[in-house]
Amino acid sequence: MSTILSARPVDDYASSGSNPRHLRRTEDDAAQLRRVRETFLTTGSADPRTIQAAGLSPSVLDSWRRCMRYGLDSIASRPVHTGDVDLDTPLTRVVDSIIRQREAVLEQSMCGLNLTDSEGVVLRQWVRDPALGRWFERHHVLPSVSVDETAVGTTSGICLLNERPTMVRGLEHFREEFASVTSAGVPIVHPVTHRLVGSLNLTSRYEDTSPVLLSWVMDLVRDVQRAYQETATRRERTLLDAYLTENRDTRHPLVALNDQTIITNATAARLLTSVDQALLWEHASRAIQESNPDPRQLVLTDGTVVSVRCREVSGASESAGAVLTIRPIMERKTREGAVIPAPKLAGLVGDGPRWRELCRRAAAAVAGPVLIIGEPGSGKVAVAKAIAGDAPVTVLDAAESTVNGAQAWLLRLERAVEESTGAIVIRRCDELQDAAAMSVANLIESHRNSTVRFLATATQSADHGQRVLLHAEFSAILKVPALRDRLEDLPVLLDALTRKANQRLGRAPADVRWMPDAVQALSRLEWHGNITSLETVVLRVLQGNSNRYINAGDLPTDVVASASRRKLARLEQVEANTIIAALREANGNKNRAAESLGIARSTLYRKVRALGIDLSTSAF
Ligand SMILES: Nc1ncnc2c1ncn2[C@@H]1O[C@H](COP(=O)(O)OP(=O)(O)OP(=O)(O)O)[C@@H](O)[C@H]1O
Repeated sequence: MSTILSARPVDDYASSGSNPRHLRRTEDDAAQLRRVRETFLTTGSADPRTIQAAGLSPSVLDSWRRCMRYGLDSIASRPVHTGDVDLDTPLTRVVDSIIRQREAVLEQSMCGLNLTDSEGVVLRQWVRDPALGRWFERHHVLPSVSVDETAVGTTSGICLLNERPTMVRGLEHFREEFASVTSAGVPIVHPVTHRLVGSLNLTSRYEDTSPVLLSWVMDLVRDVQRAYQETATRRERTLLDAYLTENRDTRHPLVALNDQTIITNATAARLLTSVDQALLWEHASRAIQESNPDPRQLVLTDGTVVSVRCREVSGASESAGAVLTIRPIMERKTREGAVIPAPKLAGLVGDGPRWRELCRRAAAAVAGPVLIIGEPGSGKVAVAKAIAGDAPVTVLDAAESTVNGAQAWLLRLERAVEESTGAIVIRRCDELQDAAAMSVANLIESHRNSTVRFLATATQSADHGQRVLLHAEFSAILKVPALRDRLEDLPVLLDALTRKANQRLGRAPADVRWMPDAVQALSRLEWHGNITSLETVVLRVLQGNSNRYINAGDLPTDVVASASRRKLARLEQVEANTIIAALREANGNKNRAAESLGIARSTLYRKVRALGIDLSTSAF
């Protein structure tokens, strides 16, 4: 078998009728390719005739173009380590078992084999030739390191983008330092889900270039897919059996799932969205890891609170997934079974579990001073005013004490207290210096039995824990949830803020509707400024148009651009920008964008999903 992977002189193939351009190049051809390459790298294009004469394939040329767009350096190399990578996955296990049967071939060849995941991160490497091993090390082709096109430029790894077996020879690699090798890559597609799960790439010395390299990897991938199918089928059957055993009472939601498959009964299907499925799998993986069978409370995307019990399903040699029994947590009921209506905070909207919990706790804080904490703009003063009810409210901002002097500010506070017949709200009381804080604490204490009620707010930043606040004894401390933790309230908040903004703009309270794609895009933001920021966005949108229906395309472009939940790494950002630019150029047409990038349409969708680009917006 080893002969299959050893070198054969290029002329052997030429004389047997095969096209020498697909193999190692002659000196003249190599010189021609070098000229085309240099022109391309300096000008960004080259004469199509010379490209054709140099035998450059369209997929390599497309990849060079993308590398130029990423701003990659064709000389220097820069490793992209990827932190935590799971090197023990169903894919690595299947490939391990297949390679074990072929070890002898690899041992006697001068080739090295790399398995990557679908994002181009190396998961496994098999290399017996010490010289090639050193070469891999020098060029950072190592497990846990990304060999994605954005990191190392054109290599056979582009098979993950064009989803076809691909051979890249010598100078066709974008990086000059890869000119001494040929790489042959084949994508691995999951036989059940048809999702791209990774790629196998064989690297040989350029002198050993042969078409057999590619066909050997194709054979290998075929075997991997076959074995994958057997394992996958076995896992899925075990999961299905476990589901059927548990699904006796169809009234209750039941889910059986693993990383690839989800089986639900009709009740669960009605309850869950695709985001919930991801949430449940995350929960199940953690519960399995911690061997914790106790039910846990989870909040679904529509705000429903559920209790989830997780049971692992074990297959013959590996975990097949988990069965989750879901019980929605009911509203509180009276003994007679009537639902006790949840208390509300007058004038404020919200219906999610976190908001309801705040309302319940606020309703219980009937007397005494109350401290309200939360992130900036989350609605602390609004909650304080709602707690004060109909009583007249005076708001004093403690942050002003640092501008105009604590003494003057304290005098204003004392005067306000004297004149008040209702509530005093001390905004941002954590801004007070120690001495002023002590005076305020004393003032609050001395009015404990008076008719004036003190409410104070303090800012809790997203990154820092709660600071030690006032010295006063508060009878209740309430926490206002951050907007990102109560996204289920986004639609009602948008409606309430739209009514308010229309009033501010002097417009009739028009029946403006926020369409689902706009709400979805907005729900992807981190909202560090919380409801205050949302209020600003609403105002900007309404000022910008008078449509009755607000779509994602009506949102400000800076809002759309940052509508990604996950912070992207620098290279991912470059990749995302390239894709967004291509989508813009193609007026949002995904086929044309994929074509201009030279990648498969399914790859565009995969990248868009992985990078969190929102295709639902018409902002392209
Ligand atoms: N649940 C809600 N329903 C409707 N509007 C709300 C709600 N919560 C807050 N708002 C509005 O959001 C805006 C910001 O609220 P507020 O000023 O109370 O935030 P804050 O947390 O006190 O801000 P800061 O941290 O700047 O002191 C206000 O216009 C308020 O009316």
